[in-house]
Amino acid sequence: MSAPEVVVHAGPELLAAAVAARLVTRLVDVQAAKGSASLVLTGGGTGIAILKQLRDSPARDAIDWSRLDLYWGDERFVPADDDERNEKQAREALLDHVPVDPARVHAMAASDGPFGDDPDAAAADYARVLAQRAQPEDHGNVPTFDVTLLGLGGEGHTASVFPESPAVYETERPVVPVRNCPKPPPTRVSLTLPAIRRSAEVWLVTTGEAKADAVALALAGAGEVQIPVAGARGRRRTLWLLDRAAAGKLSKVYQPPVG
Ligand SMILES: O=C1O[C@H](COP(=O)(O)O)[C@@H](O)[C@H](O)[C@H]1O
Repeated sequence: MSAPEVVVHAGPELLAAAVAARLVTRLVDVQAAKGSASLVLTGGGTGIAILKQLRDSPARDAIDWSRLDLYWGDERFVPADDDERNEKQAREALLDHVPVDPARVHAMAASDGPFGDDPDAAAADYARVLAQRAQPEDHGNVPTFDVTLLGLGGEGHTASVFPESPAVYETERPVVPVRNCPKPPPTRVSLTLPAIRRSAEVWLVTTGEAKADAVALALAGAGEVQIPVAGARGRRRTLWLLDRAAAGKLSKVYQPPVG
């Protein structure tokens, strides 16, 4: 597993623009090397701001959108047209504006979808989708995601893996239903930390002072049961992409120059 690297940008707009630019470069490089690429999307304010920056960037056309598999790290288990849904927000921010292959957009089921209001069935279905997409070289039932974008909460959750919740203790299943979330909406579906750790690169993206304690604790070596984002690591790279406010409580060890 890779050691965390930290990059700090001056503010939230610059962070979103810089991550969008970084994504273009990484996805183009992966497509050049392998033919296609995979990207796991996050919900949340910073994650959606990055997608909007990507939509508005002329460089977005360098990505071959038809050769990109898209997944989600977590989903709010609400009806498909609910504004809280991460998929809906991502479609409005970016996916409706670029020529993605609909067969390669792997969204988690909604609460009015084929499995009805049953998050266990929705989670099991997404695990099946991942298993179908995994290749022999992935050595397991989850594809090696090229880039996984993740946000985090002020209490340390990432995807919908919350501190001290059943999801954080999961060691077998790649996808779990999540109930009674402290942050609304209360029911969700989420990748687990073992599934996230199948990623080649994990990029933790966040902004604002409210995230500073969680960022500092995770990078100081907190345990993943208390601070789940501490357990989000990529096999090749773990990149923390922060604005100055989110980086405000980092120790000297993690005080890179601000760009
Ligand atoms: O509920 C969620 O929250 C987190 C963080 O969101 P933010 O708005 O505080 O940045 C996000 O990572 C997750 O995907 C989402 O479902």
